[in-house]
Amino acid sequence: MTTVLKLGGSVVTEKDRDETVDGPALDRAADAVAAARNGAVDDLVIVHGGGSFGHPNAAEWGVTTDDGTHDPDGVLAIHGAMTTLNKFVLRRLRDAGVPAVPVHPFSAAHRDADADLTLPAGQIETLLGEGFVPVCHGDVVGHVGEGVTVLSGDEIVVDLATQLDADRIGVCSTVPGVLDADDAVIPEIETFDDVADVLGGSDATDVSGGMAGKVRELLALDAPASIFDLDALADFLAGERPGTTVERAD
Ligand SMILES: Nc1ncnc2c1ncn2[C@@H]1O[C@H](COP(=O)(O)OP(=O)(O)OP(=O)(O)O)[C@@H](O)[C@H]1O
Ligand SMILES: C=C(C)CCOP(=O)(O)O
Repeated sequence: MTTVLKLGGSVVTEKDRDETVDGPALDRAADAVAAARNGAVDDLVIVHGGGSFGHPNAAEWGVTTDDGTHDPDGVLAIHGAMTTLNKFVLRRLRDAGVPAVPVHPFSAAHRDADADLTLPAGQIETLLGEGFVPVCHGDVVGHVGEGVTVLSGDEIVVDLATQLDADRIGVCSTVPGVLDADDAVIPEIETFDDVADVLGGSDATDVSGGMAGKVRELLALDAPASIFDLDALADFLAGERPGTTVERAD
């Protein structure tokens, strides 16, 4: 059984303080992953977002998922921030005993002139088969006609989950699910229009669309995906569907 789990940048970092890891939250996430690897979860791919890493750099250089830069210093600033965060995430996972290894999308992925993404998954499949937990992250990628643009962790989740035919897809964020106008968790989302009125961006600098972008991405999946918070991560990894289930109505 293959699980693709996104650890939101807003969970593992302090989103309102530039380049600051949320150590206790990252430790909790790493411990939950380690416990699950000793139990129900075998093949696991982790993708993490940026939070206070990457997004501020991308905003500074005017780079989004659509608008790119040709300036190598901009590329290095954004990619560098994301690989720095990746090292922190890996360290905590390794400290918790998880066989985590890094995978950097910038080195392998690209977008064509229509912005369609090619993200090779052979490396990840091989690493999974060899017992590792690949840890991928939001990044910048070469983009025909744009230079480089941002590749969000949510896009990576959708692309990899499809290619790996993942059985379980989870997005761990700072909210217990997608919230309605009264801040109650919406248990199921089948179309974007159902929730367009309540979906906003992010509370912090976020170049990839916040919750609205997340739901839009997840609705592209054939399989159901769960959006939940850190309190529910262990439940998700144990096989439950906490928070909001996003599953497109066909
Ligand atoms: N209806 C909604 N329900 C829940 N959260 C919402 C809603 N509308 C907007 N949001 C915002 O979306 C945020 C989650 O999206 P965000 O992109 O920040 O998450 P993330 O994936 O954890 O972080 P990152 O993008 O840095 O990886 C919440 O913290 C909240 O501020
Ligand atoms: C800002 C960059 C480079 C990555 C964004 O990934 P996300 O936090 O998953 O949207």
